[in-house]
Amino acid sequence: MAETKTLIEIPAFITVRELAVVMGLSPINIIKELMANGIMANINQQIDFDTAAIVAGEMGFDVVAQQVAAAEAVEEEAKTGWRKVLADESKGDLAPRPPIVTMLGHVDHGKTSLLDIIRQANVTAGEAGGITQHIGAYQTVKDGRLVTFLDTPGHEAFTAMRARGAQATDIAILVVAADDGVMPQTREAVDHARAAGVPIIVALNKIDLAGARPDRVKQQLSDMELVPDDWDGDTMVIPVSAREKLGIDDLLEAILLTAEEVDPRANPQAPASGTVLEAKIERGKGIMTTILVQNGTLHLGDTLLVGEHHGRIKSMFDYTGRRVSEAGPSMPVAVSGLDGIPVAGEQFNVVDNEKLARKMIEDAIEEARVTPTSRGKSTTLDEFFARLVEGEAKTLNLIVKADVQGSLEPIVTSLERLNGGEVELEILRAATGPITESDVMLASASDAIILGFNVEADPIARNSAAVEEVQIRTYQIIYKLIEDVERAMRGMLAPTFEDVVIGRAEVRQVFKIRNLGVIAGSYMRTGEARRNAKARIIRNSRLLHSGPVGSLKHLQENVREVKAGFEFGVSVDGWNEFLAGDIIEFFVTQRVEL
Ligand SMILES: Nc1nc2c(ncn2[C@@H]2O[C@H](COP(=O)(O)OP(=O)(O)OP(=O)(O)O)[C@@H](O)[C@H]2O)c(=O)[nH]1
Repeated sequence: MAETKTLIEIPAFITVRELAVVMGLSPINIIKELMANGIMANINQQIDFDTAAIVAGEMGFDVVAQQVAAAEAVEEEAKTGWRKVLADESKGDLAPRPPIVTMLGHVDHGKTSLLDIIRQANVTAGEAGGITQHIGAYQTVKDGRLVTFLDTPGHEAFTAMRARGAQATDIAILVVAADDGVMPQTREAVDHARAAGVPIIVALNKIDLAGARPDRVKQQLSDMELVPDDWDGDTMVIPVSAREKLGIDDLLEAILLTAEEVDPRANPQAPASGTVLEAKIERGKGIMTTILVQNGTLHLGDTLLVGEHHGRIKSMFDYTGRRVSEAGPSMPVAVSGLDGIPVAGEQFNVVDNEKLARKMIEDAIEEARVTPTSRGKSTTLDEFFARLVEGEAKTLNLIVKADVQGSLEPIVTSLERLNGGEVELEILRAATGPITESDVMLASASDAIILGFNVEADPIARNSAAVEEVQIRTYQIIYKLIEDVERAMRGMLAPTFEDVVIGRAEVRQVFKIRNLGVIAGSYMRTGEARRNAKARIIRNSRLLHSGPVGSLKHLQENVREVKAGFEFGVSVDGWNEFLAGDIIEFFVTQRVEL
């Protein structure tokens, strides 16, 4: 492949999809290139800088590392889950944006009532006659600052979106009814918010009720390590009543305070990208899709690409139903123009034109055909192991379900004892009862493995586990469970590598070339030579040198591989003493399966 010199900047980690965007190429080409280098990666998988640089280098790009400042910004944003969207942005372009808030909590504790009260209280009368549309999200103003609320409450929606790759929440409001206290779904909601790395504010609702017992709830919260700030902890617990409209301002203030810490940012100048919140067919309007812009600014007439759907935006409305012509970061809008109904949680991007959109869809379909597992990004113990070896994973996320508390506790204690090494074990949820769909969605969204002890998955969970490609392992013996995890972790810590010879060549002629050093004009006898391989120089059965391949050329052009039967030129780092008749053995280092 001829070298052209397009310079690109790559951050420390980048997904295949993002790399494709940076390089202006189809992801499928990058996946193929990765495969040629022995790396199996799907479109959503992250690869590190070195891997990306090798692949991009071989595809004719000059690569530089993104500046540290930008990397830090990305690192910082990663905490709030925005890395995916912001990987390509440099810090200077990032401007503050409104925080995006989701309500979580147990059924009937008042999520919808609170969302309604906040929505009504802050719609400017006069704007579209104060009529609000339910488009899946709305915005409200507090002290001159905008806050975006996602209108589909509940951790099921929250995590289903995460499982689709969307991280559309900066702050979670955990709604707990002051009379009922912490209930099973309250705990689940906390697990989900924590797994997403989203800060939690507690709305202690229904304080108007005679049966309200705020102190008891605070105790329960403390037991879950959500210690209220008035008890010297870090969790803001705001007493509210949706019915009596009490404490709503305090809640909004708490959101603004938390937003200051989170400091959500985006680049308003970029082409828009974000998440689909909902989509439906509306009479007279056709397919209306509510999207949340997470980065960039969306304009009327932009071409949207969402999964396998695309289209130019014909009309755009804000949550009050008013027509708008553009939408910046954190703004939810309903748009028409897509040629199909996308799924909530899917990511959208703006692309240059419809032709390109169609091409990208075709490529994505082809990619799905080539690597059928690409949709699922979940983990099996074996895959986790492989990712860890690649340096991509350092934490093994687990969800543990057991039949009774008496077995759950020793399992959790033993698992926690495994911690302390390089690999961290994170138990996202430990609970009794069968494995449910909620467990599967949490696992899917968090790349976790589900371990069941004396419990099975219910049929719905089993079905979604198959769809989401989540691994469920069930056990009847505790030590077997612990042993499996331990073995995986130990393997992770001490991977064994082996050199595998991929080809042999014979040196025929030696050239000294200015600027390039010494090139061995060679003939590939068996196997193949690869640009990213290492080489051993052997003379009379004696090993003289071993080092990485410096350059690989066929007919003056840089190539990434040479097959048996061809002549080619090669340089080897650190070696200038080739002689005709030397044998060059090409090898790669591979992990040995245990
Ligand atoms: N007394 C009192 N009742 C409330 C308050 N907030 C909500 N409720 C009542 O609690 C019930 C449940 O409220 P919702 O807002 O539907 O609760 P939710 O959490 O959204 O429930 P799901 O959508 O079913 O998960 C309703 O009957 C509300 O009227 C409150 O502050 N005080």
